[in-house]
Amino acid sequence: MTQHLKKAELHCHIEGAAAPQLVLAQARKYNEPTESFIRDGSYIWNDFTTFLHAYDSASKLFRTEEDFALLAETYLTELAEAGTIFSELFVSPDHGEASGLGAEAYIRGLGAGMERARQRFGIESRMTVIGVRHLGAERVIAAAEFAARRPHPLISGFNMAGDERMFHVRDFVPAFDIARDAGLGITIHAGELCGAYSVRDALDYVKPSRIGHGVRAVEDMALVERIRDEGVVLEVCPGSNIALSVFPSFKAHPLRLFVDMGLKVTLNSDDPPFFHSSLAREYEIASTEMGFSDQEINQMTRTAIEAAFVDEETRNRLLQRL
Ligand SMILES: Nc1ncnc2[nH]cnc12
Ligand SMILES: [Zn+2]
Repeated sequence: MTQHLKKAELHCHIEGAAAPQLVLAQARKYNEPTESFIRDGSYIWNDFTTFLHAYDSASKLFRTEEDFALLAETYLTELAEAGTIFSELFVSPDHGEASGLGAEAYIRGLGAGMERARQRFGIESRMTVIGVRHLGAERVIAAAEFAARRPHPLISGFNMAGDERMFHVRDFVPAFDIARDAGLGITIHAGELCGAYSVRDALDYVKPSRIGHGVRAVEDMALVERIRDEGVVLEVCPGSNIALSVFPSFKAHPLRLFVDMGLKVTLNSDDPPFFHSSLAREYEIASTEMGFSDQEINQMTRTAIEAAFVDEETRNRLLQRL
């Protein structure tokens, strides 16, 4: 059992953390249909493209600052109740715009929910701004410029998510340069839908301190050794990888190999209710399905705090709590 272990999460999309029950309540509030993407209390999708459609549809049912405050507070409450002391939330200004309230109000609402959860449970959280890859370079640059303006004190990182198969990472170098020059932490989704080359390109062009997933680096052992040697931290999401058929089973997942080779890895839920998961379940999977000891899992939590996009005073305070 891992319920007693302290936890930390670096890779969770806040729109992807919206439970179907909460989305159904929002749909009743706005008198909107949900049959196209929710059935019997579960999201309907069968591949990455239809997953993104369900994700975008759920997100559009959060339309005010209070809606997003409720979303953030609800998710962070679940995390706190599972023993989580730190959470980085991936937030998407483009989804704030698509919901009609605008990026600034979207961020303000999320920040209010994060502060309420901190007051109630002591859970520390930060926001990493997402550029959506399949919207193209201009939109990702706009997201980076938005993040670089630091519209909220809890924004501390920049990331690119969305459809990894679209465009080439070199197209997004200007966006990452803007974010890096603004002092934001840099991570990027790579090696999830696309193979080892995608991870290698991310390292070469973006020089991130962390990579979202990165798990298909296992197709090229020299690349796995490079990740280890360069100390790049992998935000591993086992439940997501199995749900999206990146690997056929937990037994086939490379997390155990990565740990045995000395890579820095962390445990994450990505879009928990979409993948019938949660951070608590990811910790449980690591223990029961992948055979990690409590000590190995605690090291992954420590790695997450050490790689978190936070100031050193906050980092030290969090390490004390482990
Ligand atoms: N697993 C995932 N991969 C890429 N982009 C995403 N956006 C939300 N979840 C994602
Ligand atoms: Zn993700």
